[in-house]
Amino acid sequence: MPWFNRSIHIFTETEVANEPRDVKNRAFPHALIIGARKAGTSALQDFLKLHPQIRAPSHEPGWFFIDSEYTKGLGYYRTRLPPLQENQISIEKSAEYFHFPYVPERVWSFNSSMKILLIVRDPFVRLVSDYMFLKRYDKAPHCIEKKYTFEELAYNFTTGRVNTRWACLKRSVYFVWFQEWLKFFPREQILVVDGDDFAENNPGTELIRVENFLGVEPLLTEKYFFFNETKGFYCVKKTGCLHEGKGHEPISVAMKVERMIRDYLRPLNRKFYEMVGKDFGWQ
Ligand SMILES: Nc1ncnc2c1ncn2[C@@H]1O[C@H](COP(=O)(O)OS(=O)(=O)O)[C@@H](OP(=O)(O)O)[C@H]1O
Repeated sequence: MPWFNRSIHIFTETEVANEPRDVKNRAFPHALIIGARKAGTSALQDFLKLHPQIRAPSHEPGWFFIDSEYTKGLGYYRTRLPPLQENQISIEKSAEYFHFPYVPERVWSFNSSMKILLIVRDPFVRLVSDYMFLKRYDKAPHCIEKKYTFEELAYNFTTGRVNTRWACLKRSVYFVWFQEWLKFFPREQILVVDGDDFAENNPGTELIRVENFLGVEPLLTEKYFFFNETKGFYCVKKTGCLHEGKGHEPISVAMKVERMIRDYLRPLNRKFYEMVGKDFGWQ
């Protein structure tokens, strides 16, 4: 179905406000982590969940992008969310929200004050991670990534050019998706987190900025985390590292192909820097 034919329900403020919390006190999210896929969305959510004022579901509801979930309505969505206590807020993440162009309008029509968190990472590194993920992902047995090498998919042998139609690569062209969000949400309502900094440095530094944005007490300082040499990532002192599915050695990509993709992405990255107001320095 083309994205412009997707149903968008325009919720009235009273419709959302009058949808009472259920017996378990489940309430709608105050903020969404929208993506980008493979940029560290799980690490961001899992670390934020350490905060006593922040709750998040243990699964990804994906309510705003999965049509069959969205059309089940508000009451159903609420059952997919965690119970809240008086002083708590809830967040919800789906790494898919960012790059489905009908999602920003659905979110905006649901709650135009929703706080949006976007985490991005060097788009070439993200692309490799996305490819590797699809290669090992059981639930997509027929995806093209299962069949072909990275180079075969990234490079069009007929034209001698980068294969710009490859969906994985399209997901790395951040400005295209970001401009859809800016059509509905003011820039100040979207916090953009640098996923490379977040993964390489102690997450405590970046989390303070996120806590301030969410309006909760800044508690998640550097002392909550340690660097795990074996995993190659920061983990939580109390609970350990993210599960096995997160944090992999990247594959090595042929230099020529990497160079071609980076050359293709460079001017597109600059458009993203302009929209965000920050140069991420991706080579
Ligand atoms: N602390 C920590 N621990 C483990 N992994 C970390 C961490 N911080 C960032 N990352 C990076 O997160 C990548 C997975 O991103 P996502 O969680 O957004 O993936 S998903 O889109 O939800 O599937 C994951 O990608 P891969 O390395 O390809 O698995 C990691 O590079």
